[in-house]
Amino acid sequence: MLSNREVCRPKQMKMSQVENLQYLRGFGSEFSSEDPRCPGALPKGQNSPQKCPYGLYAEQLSGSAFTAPRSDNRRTWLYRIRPSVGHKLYGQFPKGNVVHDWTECEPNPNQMRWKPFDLPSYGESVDFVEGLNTVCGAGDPKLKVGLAIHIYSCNVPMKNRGFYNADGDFLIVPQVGTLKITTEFGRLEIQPNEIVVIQQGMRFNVNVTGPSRGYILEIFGRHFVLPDLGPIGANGLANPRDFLTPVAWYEDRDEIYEIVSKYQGKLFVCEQDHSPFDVVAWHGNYVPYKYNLENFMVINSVSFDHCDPSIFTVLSCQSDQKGTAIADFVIFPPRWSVQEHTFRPPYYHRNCMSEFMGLILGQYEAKRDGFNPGGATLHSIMTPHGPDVKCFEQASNEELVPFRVADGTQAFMFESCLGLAVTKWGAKVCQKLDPDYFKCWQGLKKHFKEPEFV
Ligand SMILES: O=C(O)Cc1cc(O)ccc1O
Ligand SMILES: [Fe+2]
Repeated sequence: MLSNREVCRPKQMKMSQVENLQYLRGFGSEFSSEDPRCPGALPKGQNSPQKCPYGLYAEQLSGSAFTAPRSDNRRTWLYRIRPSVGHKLYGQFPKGNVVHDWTECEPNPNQMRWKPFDLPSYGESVDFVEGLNTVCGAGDPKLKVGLAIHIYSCNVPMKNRGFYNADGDFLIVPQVGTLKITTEFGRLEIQPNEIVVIQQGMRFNVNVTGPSRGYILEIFGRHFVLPDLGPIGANGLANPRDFLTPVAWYEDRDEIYEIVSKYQGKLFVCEQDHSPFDVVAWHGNYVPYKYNLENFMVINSVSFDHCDPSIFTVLSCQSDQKGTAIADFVIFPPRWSVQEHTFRPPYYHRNCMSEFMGLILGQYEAKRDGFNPGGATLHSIMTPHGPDVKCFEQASNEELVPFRVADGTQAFMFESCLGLAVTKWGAKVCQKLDPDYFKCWQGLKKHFKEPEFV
């Protein structure tokens, strides 16, 4: 565990954008934080005093069963101006394209590639919640097994609106635009090439200053962990100290707020007469966090052959089957490529897992054409895929000198042991599915030569 007192400002942030936001460092740590305007707001030595300091209410947010083993137990105590329960009735939220009906379309095993998803059009005002669109998924939030992949596309702040997901955790991968996120735990700012995880039940508000787009991996009923490192040793890949959690920050605003909830795959909304971001102090190990992908310590082959992409796993949500993920978040970061006598790009592949890929920046090494930032691909279970013709011919003939691969680029993969079903939005409504994708493999030549004397 890391010190929960260490406060930092990440190196890549520009001062003009950050309003001096501070963060706590560590992954899975026990943190505590008080808004400096109210020193001593955290009760001393107990969670539920008869009267809390400053007349605050105590509220526990549980991210695991009370009885989960200590290593998996997640909860935070929030000390807030009013408890969350003071809201009106929920009704349906009529906007957005969030679904969890995986039977909307017939199964389709074809390789799929989406052109960059649309940003809101000129003159349209769409906030983060209204701009959520489900592309594919599997499982059921009621059973707490499964996942959904969404694209968000928005251009205005959420104003007096807070959102929480009762179904699971959101791993948000911005691709265009900075997200200024206010949560019950404090404020975070996330730029493209950073990710943020906001876990089940945590209320948040997203402020954007222009057209913004990104990908969301939602996992139902479980949480992300750092992958085990095995023989890599105690350090490497995503290091715990690079995960950043906000410090407590509150607003005391008696105004009408809408609370939007994703519950059993649908959006609901209710009103309350005050801001939900009224937590003055908190302590616990169930928190939102962000991570800069630049900090990933890349490990790979320095001799020969192509490592499986699991070597680039940032975060994993494990299933009950040993070593098998409901969802892995894997990146393809800039690195040196040095393998000798090796076909260096990704190999041709058929997988018992589903592979959904997105592109944050630049180009993907196995396909330089047609897979563009803000777009996506899906290679379903056992559907063949791999380098396109151009990539194969080039990599089979190039001189194998050390070179930087993927400089200025960042592709990623959501890999899942579940079979993913594409929604109507993903297949039709978004109008981005590229019917020509399969053609990138059509020109793969026969190079086979039989020996002349057999
Ligand atoms: O492009 C893909 O399909 C992802 C991928 C990358 C890689 O380096 C090896 C296997 C693999 O599936
Ligand atoms: Fe693959």
